[in-house]
Amino acid sequence: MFWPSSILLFTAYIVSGQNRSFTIDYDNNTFLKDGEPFRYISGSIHYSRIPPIYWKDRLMKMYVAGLNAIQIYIPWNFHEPVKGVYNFTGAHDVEGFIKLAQDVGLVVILRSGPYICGEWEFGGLPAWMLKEDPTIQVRTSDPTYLQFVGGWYDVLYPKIKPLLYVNGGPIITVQIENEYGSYFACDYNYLRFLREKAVELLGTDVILFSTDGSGAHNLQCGSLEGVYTTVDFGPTGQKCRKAFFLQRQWEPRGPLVNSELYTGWLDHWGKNHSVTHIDVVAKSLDLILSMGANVNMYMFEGGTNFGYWNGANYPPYQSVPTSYDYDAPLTEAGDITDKYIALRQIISKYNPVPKMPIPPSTPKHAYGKVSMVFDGTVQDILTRFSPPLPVNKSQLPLTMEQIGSYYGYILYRHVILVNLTTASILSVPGVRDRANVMVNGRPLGVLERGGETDVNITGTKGQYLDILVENQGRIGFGSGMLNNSKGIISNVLLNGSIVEGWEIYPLPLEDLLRVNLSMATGISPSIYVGNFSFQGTAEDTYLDMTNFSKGQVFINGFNLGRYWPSLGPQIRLYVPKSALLAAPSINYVMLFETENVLCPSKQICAVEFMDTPLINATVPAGSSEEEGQEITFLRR
Ligand SMILES: CCCC/N=C1\SC[C@@H]2[C@H](O)[C@H](O)[C@@H](O)CN12
Repeated sequence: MFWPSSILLFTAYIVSGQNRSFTIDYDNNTFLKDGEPFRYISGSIHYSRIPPIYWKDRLMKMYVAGLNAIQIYIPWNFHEPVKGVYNFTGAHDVEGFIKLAQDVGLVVILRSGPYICGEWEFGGLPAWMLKEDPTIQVRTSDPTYLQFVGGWYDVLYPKIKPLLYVNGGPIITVQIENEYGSYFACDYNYLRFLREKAVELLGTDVILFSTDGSGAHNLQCGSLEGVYTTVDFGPTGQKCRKAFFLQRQWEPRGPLVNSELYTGWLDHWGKNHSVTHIDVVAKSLDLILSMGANVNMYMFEGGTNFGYWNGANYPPYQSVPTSYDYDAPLTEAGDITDKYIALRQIISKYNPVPKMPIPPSTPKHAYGKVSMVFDGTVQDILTRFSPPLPVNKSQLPLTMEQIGSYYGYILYRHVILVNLTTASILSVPGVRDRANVMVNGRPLGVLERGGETDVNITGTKGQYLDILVENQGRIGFGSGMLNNSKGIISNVLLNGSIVEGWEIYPLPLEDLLRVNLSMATGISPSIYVGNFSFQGTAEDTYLDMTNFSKGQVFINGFNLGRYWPSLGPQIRLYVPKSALLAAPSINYVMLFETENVLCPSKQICAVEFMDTPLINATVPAGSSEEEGQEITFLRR
């Protein structure tokens, strides 16, 4: 029986005057919940990666697995994608998600950043900071950065405070930063700012903690007085004793905590899908629980990087796919796995698991093939946006941030000044991250950061040189976070001379009106459209992109994510039923294909909705080669 959060919160509020507390008992090395020993068995789930219609489904499955806690991130950029414009509704309703967790019977471990890593775009940091100050030193006591962080917490923490356990909510602990000891800056003044902001706005009745990899240097730079030190480590068997021994160097007394026991691992485009054997995870969980330690399994439910929200790692630059399945106990679609069953069995040795039946996996439906009709090239669509695209004119290329377009794609146009009768070398060393080069819509080559950044071009005076650039995801880990601008970040050269005179177009594809240029010609990066309808209620499905190469897919205006089946390992995209419309509505599919259509007819090519996932295709041999030295020029 799940009590609505309003009743629970009210009840808890009434009770709150009677010792509702969550504290640390240093004498007995345990947490105390309302004065009673409490050991959490937690799982990570990211609300920003789960369709809201499935939040309760996933939380219930985690509860039935025997978890008594969940661990969540709050991605700052998910809530403030544009400076001063906040979103806490729908998929962004973090308060609603936290209350739902309480309804289900779970307490919440909150990791409120400002940096969260998590293979999320820019580790959760908003890209608009790079517009405000391109030299900003993120994750340090840089005054500009701290001003932005302080402003964010002035908005966020007043929403969080009523949800603290002491105030009747489920939030038992709050994390400061994220694996800060792995960052080069080691700036204690920054950590002190975050601690004091949390105390100022949340009060002193909540446990603040830090998480760091289990290395002495990590803990040295990631730990702070007044913030409880925890460690994270993978399913490393007996090595967990070493990790906890290290934690004891910083916390001689108090609960042992592994804040991230990896149940699987992240993927990168061009690398084979990561898997972690069930037995390896189960044995490690068993050992940790046998030691009386607290544990959070990262991830318990991975989910999806919808839209452009995936992050990247560096060096070399490697972006993360749309699927964040993580080989977790619950699949990207929330399905029960053998790993789920095995871990539930381990947990049951230490905590009674709920006697209720395990909720079933959701039904999947194969809606079949949908013909996608060529509907216009990227050149055709420039006039088809609502509101109309702003044209940014500049002598030298501007970055995405400089024109206030932070995610997805951007088009740089230069009118060729002289006839290029012989092949001329176009160099774009500052491409961030991948570019399609065209002259008058004719594709001439693809450029990649850390890879090929030169291309031979020909053309005549007056023709358009177009460079379509994709932001494949801002780096979310390590020093690569410091120069995370996107678009073209340095000068473009033609036969060694700087190219001047650019028109720069953002491409907010979700604002694209129906193009209806099906009689258009051309094969450059293009729009393909298709539609289908179905009887009955919508069900989850998987969109197979085999016949296309690389791009972005939108269903009924919902930005489903990136596809790149020509590279892999992900071939099919998870489509939650909430993206679909049952008859009599018609479902519209739109693709922005930047490479090649693999169908015999370039005009008509099908995608297929199937009932099984495919995220572990073998990547093309050699496609995961290390990239060359990355060149980052400063602008002229
Ligand atoms: C050796 C690289 C350590 C970087 N830390 C990682 S990679 C996967 C996970 C998630 O990003 C998680 O958000 C990090 O806290 C820890 N971690």
